[in-house]
Amino acid sequence: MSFKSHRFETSIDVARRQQYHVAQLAGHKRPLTTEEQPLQLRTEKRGHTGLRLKQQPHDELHIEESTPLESARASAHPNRFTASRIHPGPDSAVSAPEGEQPQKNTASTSVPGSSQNPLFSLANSKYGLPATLIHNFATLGVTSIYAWQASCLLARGLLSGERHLVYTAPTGGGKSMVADVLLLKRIIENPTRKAILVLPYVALVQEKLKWMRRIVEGVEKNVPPDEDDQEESKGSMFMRRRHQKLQKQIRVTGFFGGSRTTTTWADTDIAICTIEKANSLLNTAIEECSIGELGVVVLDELHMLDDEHRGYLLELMVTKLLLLQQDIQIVGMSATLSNTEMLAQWMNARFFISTYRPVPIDEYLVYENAIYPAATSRQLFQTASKLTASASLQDSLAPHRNIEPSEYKELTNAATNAMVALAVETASAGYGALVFCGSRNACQVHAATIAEAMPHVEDKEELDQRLDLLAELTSLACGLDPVLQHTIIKGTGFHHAGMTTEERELIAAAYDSGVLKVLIATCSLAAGVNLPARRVIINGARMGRELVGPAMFRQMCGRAGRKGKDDAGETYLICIKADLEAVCDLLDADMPAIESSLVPEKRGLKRALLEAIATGLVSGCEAIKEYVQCTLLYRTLDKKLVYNIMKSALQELADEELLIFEEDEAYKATLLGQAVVASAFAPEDGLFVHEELKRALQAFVMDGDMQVFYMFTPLQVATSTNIDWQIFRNQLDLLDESGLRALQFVGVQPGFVNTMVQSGASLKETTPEQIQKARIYRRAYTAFQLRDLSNEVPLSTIARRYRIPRGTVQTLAQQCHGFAAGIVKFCQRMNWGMMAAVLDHMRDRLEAGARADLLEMAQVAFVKSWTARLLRDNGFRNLHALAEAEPKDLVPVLMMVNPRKTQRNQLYPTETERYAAKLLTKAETIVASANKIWDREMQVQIEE
Ligand SMILES: Nc1ncnc2c1ncn2[C@@H]1O[C@H](COP(=O)(O)OP(=O)(O)OP(=O)(O)O)[C@@H](O)[C@H]1O
Repeated sequence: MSFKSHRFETSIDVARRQQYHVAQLAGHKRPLTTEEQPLQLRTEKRGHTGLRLKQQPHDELHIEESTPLESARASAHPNRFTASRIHPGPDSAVSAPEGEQPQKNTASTSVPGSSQNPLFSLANSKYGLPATLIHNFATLGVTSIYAWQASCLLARGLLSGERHLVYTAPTGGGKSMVADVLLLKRIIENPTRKAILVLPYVALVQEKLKWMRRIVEGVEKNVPPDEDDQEESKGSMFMRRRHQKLQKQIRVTGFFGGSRTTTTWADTDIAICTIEKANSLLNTAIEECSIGELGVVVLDELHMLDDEHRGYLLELMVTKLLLLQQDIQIVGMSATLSNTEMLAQWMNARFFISTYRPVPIDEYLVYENAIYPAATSRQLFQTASKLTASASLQDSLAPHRNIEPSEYKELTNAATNAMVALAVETASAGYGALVFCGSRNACQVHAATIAEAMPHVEDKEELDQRLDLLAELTSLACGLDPVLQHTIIKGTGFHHAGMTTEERELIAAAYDSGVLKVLIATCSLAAGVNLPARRVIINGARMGRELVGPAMFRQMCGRAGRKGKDDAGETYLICIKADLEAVCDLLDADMPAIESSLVPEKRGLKRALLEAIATGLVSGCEAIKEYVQCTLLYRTLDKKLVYNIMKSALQELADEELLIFEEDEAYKATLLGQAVVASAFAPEDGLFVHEELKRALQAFVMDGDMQVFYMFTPLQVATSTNIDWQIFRNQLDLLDESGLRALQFVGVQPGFVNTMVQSGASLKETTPEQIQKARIYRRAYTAFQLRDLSNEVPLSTIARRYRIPRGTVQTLAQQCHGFAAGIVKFCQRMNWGMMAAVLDHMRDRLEAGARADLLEMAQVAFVKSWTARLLRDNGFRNLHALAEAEPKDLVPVLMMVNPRKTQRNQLYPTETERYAAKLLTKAETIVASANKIWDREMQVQIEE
């Protein structure tokens, strides 16, 4: 890793001397506000965004109308302290590592245009792209392509789809663009073929979905003209044309956990999926023999191959594709690959390595209130370790800049002082800063600290936007976080996995649009969300207690300076004394080589074999061997060893009765094996679920719901649940007889829970029996939360009740649907029809997120769980009441569904009218739909 470039003036300094006029985007210039420009509060008329947030007893927040600036006055109390100043160091004294001269970052921000080289134009006939697509790329800022993108695309066999591709380029280097072109070209030119684009996180899938839909707008697939056209009458010609137009459209669908899409593989051209969904799609396509429709698979973030939990799924996908030897192009990319060539050999792909950075990045190390170019870190460490007690480091190695030590006790810690000073400096210059820290708690604490020193905002519009954000956060089901309540108004937010998806989305969008200037996040943001910053500040480079690895570190740094959003970037790694050596190693570290996840420790090969056999991909011993030869494991380990691993995995699967060995030297999946694969469970999870369901079949506690909640509690969520035994005991005490019976039936012993409370011990998980027992208790404990969710207990109440982050409750809420669907599918495949029917009914209830009496109402058009609840609370208690209702009587209730919108519209009479008319039409549809369902139900009753 080289850190050749270091300037002696930061881009923020440069910015201070310049004036830009660009849109307000994260990383873009925003109006300059400094400490010297105090917020001038003026009295304003009541505005629509004026909401005063008032803390009520029991953590409930009350919203009162007030003027925005009044609210700001209330929230934007004077800062408790000011950020320390940062002074330039004696530049000339900054020495570079031996053999290297300090130099300006020479990576050019200007893209060589197509006038310089016609191959840099996407319109060049070599790319064969339709004009609409080229136009769409241009509207999104891509008018010409980078030299590396052109060379990569033009490598033989890629544009024609004959060769696979594996490539790497730095974060923000324009990788996606290459894959997008290859994917789109294949879909456009082969109108019957489909594409799968795989991304590791739901947020990335959603973002890509938006991007892809914009890129394909108006772009048509090359569907050949229908010859019968001429012979058709005019009327049917119109229909046919319409049909053809529809056929030419490129349909993009997102497939991810928690998505409510009803779209199937058949009605999509480009499926943008999480890893799990992509693997299921592929399995179904293989099983249903529709794999021939697949034309291209793009694997973004290919380094996920060695992810501990999900890497094997990626490997499995590639392995299946390689074995199939169909005409399916595989494109894999990542910013953090070191063994690209080996991966390319495995995939029989072309490979490409680019180091091009479209936006220059300056990297610094911050140590004891001084800032050094990252390139001098080793020298810094050597000097610091030789230092005598009386000598000062800064006398021996002059820093690039100095941060004044702070007189405030909150900032006596040099790392905190540096973080605040750097973040405030960025915001004051009108840019966005991303601060990474090691834990969720640290995010909140640091956000509060930085907010105390943030520059006051003078711009009324900006203040209004922050108040709007506060109001939106307040209107969420989980309520407004007390820390955010104080930090948002100061343009500071935080983002971590303990928050709900809605909170994170609002905060991320506010940062992206410049409403928030500083965002403090855990490392998960670096990988999961595409948020750029002018300045990235890494406070400690730790994830929990562990120092982050080089891949994660690069991901964090990669957020600095993104093309299209920024023209420069800076990273500051703040380091404490104890970490200096490790941090130097981190700065110098190479990316780790990607390894197979099918190694025995990760048990991936077992699943790989079961899936391949159950989906009918392979069965005979030779074919199985051939399949194994397509794995990365086979590429990286001794061949003999791999065959031994294969044999023992097959034996285990046979012992567990997931496979049977048939006389003709072939393996076949048992009914159980097929059920496990169809429900997308890992073999171990499938076996566990099977045991539990088998017992439930013998005696199902039907006079209550607790057993079903237990069954629907996702194993993955339960595994990471920490039990608070006192809470467990309280919940057991509150259960009715049926609930207690259900839990005792699955193996929960109240006596054991009591012992755990009294002893204060934690669960032992060494022997298989202990692991099994822990699994049951964790699952039962999580089942209480699922029950509460299903009974409409607010998310924040559940979080408080079980002392867990609200984000964790939401993860449970999101994952239970997929898991429940898996359980139902499992029962169906096992031919346990009755059990499947009972569970399926309860699944509907989970889906509705409401109690059984609301389910009926939720079938009505426009009536989702929240609306159903509001309708019920306002007198429309059931389907019949809705069917009988006067539409105009529903309008006030519908207004309550979105109070903010209603409130806003009230300011403008014409808007109010239009909105009311819209809601009346909606109400009419609701009543008509309720009538239809009611009639149908009556008909069924009469027939019965
Ligand atoms: N040739 C180009 N000209 C102008 N902008 C480009 C070009 N190629 C890509 N970009 C823009 O640069 C930004 C980053 O590109 P992209 O997302 O493709 O990078 P990446 O390498 O995939 O990043 P990451 O590693 O974060 O996934 C995007 O806004 C994209 O539109």
